[in-house]
Amino acid sequence: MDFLSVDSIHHTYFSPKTATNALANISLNVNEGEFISFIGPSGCGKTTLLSIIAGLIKPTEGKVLLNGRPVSSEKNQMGYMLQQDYLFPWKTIEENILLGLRIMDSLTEEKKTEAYELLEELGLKGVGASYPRELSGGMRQRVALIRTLITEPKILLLDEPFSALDYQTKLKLEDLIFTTLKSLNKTAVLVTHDIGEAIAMSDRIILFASNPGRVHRVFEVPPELKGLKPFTVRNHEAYPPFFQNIWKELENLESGNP
Ligand SMILES: Nc1ncnc2c1ncn2[C@@H]1O[C@H](COP(=O)(O)OP(=O)(O)OP(=O)(O)O)[C@@H](O)[C@H]1O
Repeated sequence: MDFLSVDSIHHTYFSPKTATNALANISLNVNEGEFISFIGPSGCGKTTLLSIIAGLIKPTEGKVLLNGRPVSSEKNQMGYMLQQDYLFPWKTIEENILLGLRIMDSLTEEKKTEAYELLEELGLKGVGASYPRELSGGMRQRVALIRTLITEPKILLLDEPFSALDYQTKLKLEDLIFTTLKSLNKTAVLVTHDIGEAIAMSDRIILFASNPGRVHRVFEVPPELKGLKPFTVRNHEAYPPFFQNIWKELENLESGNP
């Protein structure tokens, strides 16, 4: 049985005057521990599909199954990480990380210890009592990742989590997040506009076309690049030709060529 199964999804946004056909006939399967990325032109439905996978939007047609059962936004199956960290400025880093567990009434001493272990692993030792304003953007995104991981989601949904960061911080964070997710064997879906980032982090890349949003092509990342750290991938000889392949396909799409 597939771990995550997206089955014949169609989605239309209706407003009093218009109907936007955002997604048409999307089907894909994701294995446990796999990392996949969604890329494609602006407006091709990447975020809509991520929200449907999260169980936040009910699709007009089709279904999303996790281990054969419909996904639910309430059962804490999915962890979301977004472009902005959305940390509460009036709460300390520790309080921000543990808030979700507190709300779910599942905060334990073990979880608190785990939070501090994760802070240390991600290079944030000693910031538990600090406030978000005292941390850099890259540090806050690491806190956001810990806040997501601490609730033990089955799948991580990453919606352009690095796009607000400077280039150097983004490269460092890619490495750190990749290593952390792989060590936990987490399944992840990343939405990005950065082809390099998609190649560096994924096992598989789904290229979407727009109007309506649909799967245009699926690229399997070359085996020699898989499992390498993102920074190493970007410097590997197999990287440029693979990048070119995807780039050309994306350009064709945007210029309207088949
Ligand atoms: N809440 C909404 N109501 C109506 N239309 C929407 C809504 N959200 C998205 N859309 C439309 O659905 C289509 C897909 O949007 P979506 O944000 O999913 O695309 P995207 O690929 O994530 O875009 P981008 O790369 O620019 O972030 C677009 O035409 C968009 O205008």
